[in-house]
Amino acid sequence: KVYHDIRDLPADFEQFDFIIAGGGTAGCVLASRLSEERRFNVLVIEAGPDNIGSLNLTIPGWSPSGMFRWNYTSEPISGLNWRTLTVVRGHVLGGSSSINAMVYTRGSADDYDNWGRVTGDKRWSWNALWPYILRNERWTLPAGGRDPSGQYDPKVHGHRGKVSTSLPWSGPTDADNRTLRNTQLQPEFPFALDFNSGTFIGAGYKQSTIRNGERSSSATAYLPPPVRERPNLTILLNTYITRVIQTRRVGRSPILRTIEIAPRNGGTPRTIAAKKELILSGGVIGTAQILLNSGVGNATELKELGIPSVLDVPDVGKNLMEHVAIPLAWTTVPRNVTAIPDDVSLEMWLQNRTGPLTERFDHMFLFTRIPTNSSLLQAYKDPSTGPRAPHFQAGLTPSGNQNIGLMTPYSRGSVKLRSSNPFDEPAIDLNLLSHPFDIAAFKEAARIMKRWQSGSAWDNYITGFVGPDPDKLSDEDFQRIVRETAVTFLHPVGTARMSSKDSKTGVVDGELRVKGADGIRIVDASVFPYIPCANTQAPVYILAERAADLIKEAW
Ligand SMILES: Cc1cc2nc3c(=O)[nH]c(=O)nc-3n(C[C@H](O)[C@H](O)[C@H](O)COP(=O)(O)OP(=O)(O)OC[C@H]3O[C@@H](n4cnc5c(N)ncnc54)[C@H](O)[C@@H]3O)c2cc1C
Repeated sequence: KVYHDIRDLPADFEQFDFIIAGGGTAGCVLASRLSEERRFNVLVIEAGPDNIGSLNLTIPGWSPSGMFRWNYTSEPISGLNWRTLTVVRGHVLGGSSSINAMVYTRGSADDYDNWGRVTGDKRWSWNALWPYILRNERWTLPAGGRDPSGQYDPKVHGHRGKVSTSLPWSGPTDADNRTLRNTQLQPEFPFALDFNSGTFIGAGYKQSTIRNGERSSSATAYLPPPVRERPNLTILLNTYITRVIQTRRVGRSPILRTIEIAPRNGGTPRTIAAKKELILSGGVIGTAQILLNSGVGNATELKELGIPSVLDVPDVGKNLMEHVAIPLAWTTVPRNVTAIPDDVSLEMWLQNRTGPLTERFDHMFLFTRIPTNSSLLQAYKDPSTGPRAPHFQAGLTPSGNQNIGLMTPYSRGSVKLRSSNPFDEPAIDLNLLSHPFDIAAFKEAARIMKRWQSGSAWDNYITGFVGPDPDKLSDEDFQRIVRETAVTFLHPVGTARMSSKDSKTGVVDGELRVKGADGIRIVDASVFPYIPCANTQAPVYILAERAADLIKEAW
């Protein structure tokens, strides 16, 4: 059953085994998987509205905005010359998967093996996670049904899972064909048949969470109408989770299974207790904010705000990691490309789910590593999780301009509260480019892209490098331009990171239980101990699928 307003809830609304706080990417997976078990009664609570009925959330070429987004403003970022950035997150059922750019990359096998190392639990490694990697995915043909053979590896995909993935509707462009030729001519840049194989250094085709020309989100894939009709599943929308309330203690551990909720824009709160577990899935910002509002965090910092400490976990809200990117520009020969007009594009989409609106951005990406003999890797310990993990990701746009992102940043930011009012926007310090490695890495990035664009495959296409060019500019000027132009990939993670059971740092253990508390787990991107070297939604799906099994096994 779906409730759109907390005030419609019946008075006896108390009988849930599991309460999932946040109906986002991870939250919808859990709601769906846990309610597969008839013996569990499941409630999922989401601050935003329903995903059903909005073309904005369905057409891949459109960017959902307005009520579907949290638009936080970051703290001024010293590494970006004190600029602020908008930190966008999904505010709708399906969370960020309902509004994101749909790129589907799982990351490197080394990223997951590192989760296993950090937690001391090898079940988080790439090989052990393989069933969950496949379970979330349903590989499909591109919109329009063209043959994508040779552009992906069917062996590494799930074909019977939930979230649909596909290659773009349109066939290879001139730029795509040149990209392929470049991979044959330049040994430094091999062809990567499939970015989701765990080993994916090189150039290859982008995959997206799109099915038959429509966005496939956690909400559409895991909570379609038949699942919503399950008698043991309740979805509560437009409802804000203010805090978790401690009921009792078992020994020294507080029991944190009760939640306080209120209408989205404020009003009389009420509480609901889970019989078995409360699962926080509010995302990298929301989960940290809910914990801090509940008195779970750094006790000294909370005391300064007048919030009584329930559990002193200094790492809550710390360790925020984000991919940072800069634009690099080239000049190209003028090309005669006739774009399909907007009205025709919409008509194509409405008629038969084909056309440019079935896809977003570039067809191809380049993932690269800093050369091992680079002085940068002599000066700093390599921050990547292993040799299969790229340092950079670049979208290969036909315009010749490339946005290149650092996938292995050293810089760490934080989420803190501004006051004891749970409705106040938290202070998000992205703290990008605060570590000298990160800024120096962009010199390497620009040089790699210069080598890529200088391949003979780009003859009669690329005519010159506009910059910023680290080989022509002074150190100071190069850095200034990087700091003035850097943006993010909107992939923040890590504010409630996993660590081994006996480690004094971190927020959750390998079973995703909040350390030192009883009755509460966290399942979302906040628990990632390190940022994956790829886009972050696929890792969230993998995490949530495994978490669902962990929870089922526990009960
Ligand atoms: C604009 C954008 C583009 C992106 N593009 C890509 C991409 O192309 N590919 C990719 O892989 N990744 C992309 N990402 C990142 C990716 O989508 C996220 O990392 C991932 O979806 C996060 O999942 P999550 O479950 O941790 O959090 P979310 O999906 O954000 O879910 C958190 C949910 O909790 C709810 N919530 C939070 N606080 C409260 C509260 N107090 N009360 C009630 N509910 C609350 C939120 O409304 C939200 O629905 C993008 C993200 C954005 C925002």
